[in-house]
Amino acid sequence: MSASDVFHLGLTKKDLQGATLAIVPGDPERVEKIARLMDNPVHLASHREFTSWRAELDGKPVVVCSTGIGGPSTSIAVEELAQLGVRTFLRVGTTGAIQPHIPVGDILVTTAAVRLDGASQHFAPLEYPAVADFACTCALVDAARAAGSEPHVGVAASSDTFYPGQERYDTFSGRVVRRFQGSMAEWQSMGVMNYEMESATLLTMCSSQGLRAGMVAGVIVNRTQREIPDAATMKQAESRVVGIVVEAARRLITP
Ligand SMILES: O=P(O)(O)O[C@H]1O[C@H](CO)[C@@H](O)[C@H]1O
Ligand SMILES: O=c1cc[nH]c(=O)[nH]1
Repeated sequence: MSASDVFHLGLTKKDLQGATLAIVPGDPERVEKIARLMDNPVHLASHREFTSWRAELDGKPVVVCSTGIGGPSTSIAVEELAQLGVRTFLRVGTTGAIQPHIPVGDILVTTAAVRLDGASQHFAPLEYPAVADFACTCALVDAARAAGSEPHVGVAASSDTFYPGQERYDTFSGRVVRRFQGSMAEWQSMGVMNYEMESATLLTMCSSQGLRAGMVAGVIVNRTQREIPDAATMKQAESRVVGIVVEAARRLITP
């Protein structure tokens, strides 16, 4: 294994070639697809859930690094990328909509997250909001519009768990602890758009430490209609949202 400047990612400062913006999907398999939408894509490292590529936009370096699922691994990826000089993070994910009017395939831009995670509390107390950076949010909205998708812009519920925290009863136990019983209806009544699993940690740790972060997601399932997404629709939603995050990155690094 080659020498690394950080504990987990297997990356050096030199690998990043001065990149200050990172695109951070959850899924390691999404990393190469994103890097290949840019110029000169290069694989840098793959360790555990963290796969990293570097590429260029308008001649400027951008790093793409997966976070894995959930807050704890996201906090590691973001911390180590920040140690290597990254200051702007764009998360691109898949998500489950909870509002009946949001169809599968639509694009969501997250302005803030309900903090149903644990990791964000290691960075700031619960009173502190998990809020996205305004410039990142504007770039994501503009990029979605430029791609012909009018995004839904608003609040996500960001949960440590995929099953109980997102009030799923289709588990082997069929049980959800009292804390989360009825929680989906409550979030719906407050206009929360969707469930995902990393934005609470990402937005809290970035906002509270002087880093910029934004979040865009493709809807792969609508929880008011069904629980299991269709594979073809999932692929379509993913390919649409990765194009949008790359265009947003271009807008953020080119003055
Ligand atoms: O598609 P990604 O980026 O992994 O995002 C979503 O998908 C995973 C759950 O299936 C969670 O990580 C959730 O946030
Ligand atoms: O319902 C969903 C779909 C994707 N990711 C989530 O976290 N929840």
